[in-house]
Amino acid sequence: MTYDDNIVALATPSGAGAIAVVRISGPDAIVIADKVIRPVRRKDLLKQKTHTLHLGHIVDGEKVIDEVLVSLFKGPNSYTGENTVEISCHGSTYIQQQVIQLLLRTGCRMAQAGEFTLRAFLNGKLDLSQAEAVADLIASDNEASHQIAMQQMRGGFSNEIAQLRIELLNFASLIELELDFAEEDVAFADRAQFRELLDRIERVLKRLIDSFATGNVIKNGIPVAIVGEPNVGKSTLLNALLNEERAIVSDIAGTTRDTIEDELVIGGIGFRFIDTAGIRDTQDVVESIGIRKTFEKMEQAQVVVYLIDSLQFTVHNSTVALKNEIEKIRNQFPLKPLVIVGNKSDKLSEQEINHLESEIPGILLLSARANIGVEELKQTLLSFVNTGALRNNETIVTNTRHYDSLLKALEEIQKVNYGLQMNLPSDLMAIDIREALYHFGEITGQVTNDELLGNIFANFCIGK
Ligand SMILES: Nc1nc2c(c(=O)[nH]1)N(C=O)[C@@H](CNc1ccc(C(=O)N[C@@H](CCC(=O)O)C(=O)O)cc1)CN2
Ligand SMILES: Nc1nc2c(ncn2[C@@H]2O[C@H](COP(=O)(O)OP(=O)(O)OP(=O)(O)O)[C@@H](O)[C@H]2O)c(=O)[nH]1
Repeated sequence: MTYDDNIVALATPSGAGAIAVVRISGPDAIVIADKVIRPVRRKDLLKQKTHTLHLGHIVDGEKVIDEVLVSLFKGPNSYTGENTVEISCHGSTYIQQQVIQLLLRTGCRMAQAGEFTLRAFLNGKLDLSQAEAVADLIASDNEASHQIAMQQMRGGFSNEIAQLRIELLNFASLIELELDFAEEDVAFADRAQFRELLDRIERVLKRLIDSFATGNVIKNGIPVAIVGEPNVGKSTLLNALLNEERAIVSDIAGTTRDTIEDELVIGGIGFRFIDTAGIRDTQDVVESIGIRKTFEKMEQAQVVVYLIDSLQFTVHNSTVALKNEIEKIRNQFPLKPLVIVGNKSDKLSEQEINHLESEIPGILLLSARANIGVEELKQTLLSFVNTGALRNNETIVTNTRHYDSLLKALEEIQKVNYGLQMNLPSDLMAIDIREALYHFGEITGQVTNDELLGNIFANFCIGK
């Protein structure tokens, strides 16, 4: 598929900067650049080789807009697969506008979000999952998400899927060939070999599907709710975790009215902390809204940190109410990891520490204000995440679309496998194999439609 129009967009972020890069792609990219660029040395841009860099002036009629560097890429040897020119100008917003306006008047139109990468995909420069990885790569802000996006962009995931697809396709052809000889009852496809392949595909699909739990965590971070009565030190703990004065700390009970979210990276994994209003019963309308929100946040969270003020549970105080409260949360969210944290341990005697640790087994005592034991809490949080796949450099699925296709492919493969064991007629199996192939193709983009592409690329930035 080739386009006949030429697109232009700013490739660097909007706003002033040292240098701004304006990118043109399309059949006439170099011709258009030639009309507005006066090279300093080699006069004819059209005659220059691909992947060369030229100093010149960009001119609007007689007016010189800027001194620029121009990079030439000749299709199909470019990112998009088309002729591409990049103009690096001085990063003033005025110059950026003038250059883009000029190019729009000289035969370009404004690129849509993700259109350069869409063209790269349609020109076969990368497959769909690689194109999606480009967006993930740009969005990556920690080691884990970067590693996964990079691996996927370089084709790790696609290769795995493409390989299985080819092997399955070979069998599909053999099975379909049998259909042509239905009368004669011949079998071209070796059933034992086919069985082996289906089992192997099933194992790979299951591994990829399982990896999504990790992938999702890496991509979106783990939401952690910090809950507790007013004044136990939620805001102070959040600040200690984030090492910054983000939430408001005060002596007045119930000052954390709204939820504040902030992210922290521990061991390459993002944790999103949700500081919530307390869960104390109250008549105060504003606070009761806060309490409802707290339960909602616990619902959304993957891990709940239940924070108490240890000073309220020293030797002479009863822990019955506290144990009930913990029980209540455990019953409400039976599957959610719950960490009981006793704050203000800096004011506890050894005896009080022992008392609390025996009363509330597993309690983690720390002092948010004195920053004692906060690191231990971080490690506890990390222990809830399975990062094995990441360490072993295995393919990790992070994309919901891929996950859905993998689930559907697995379902079809299991049908085929069942059919094979039940000795079902080849024509029935052939249908299920085609379905499985279809879902493999969805991932890499052999199977696609305009709506799907629209959805994917609309989430890219303009200029990518
Ligand atoms: N200035 C600039 N930096 C950039 C990009 C870009 O387009 N421009 N990229 C993207 O946005 C990324 C780099 N990706 C690229 C991928 C392929 C080609 C390219 O020219 N490919 C040709 C030639 C390969 C070769 O020299 O052998 C090809 O595939 O045929 C360029 C950039 C990140 N940095
Ligand atoms: N001794 C001691 N005091 C602490 C510690 N952590 C917090 N505090 C104090 O406890 C009080 C309440 O702290 P906050 O962080 O505002 O408590 P909160 O739970 O967010 O309170 P609300 O906003 O009212 O829900 C403040 O005076 C803190 O200085 C600690 O580790 N040791």
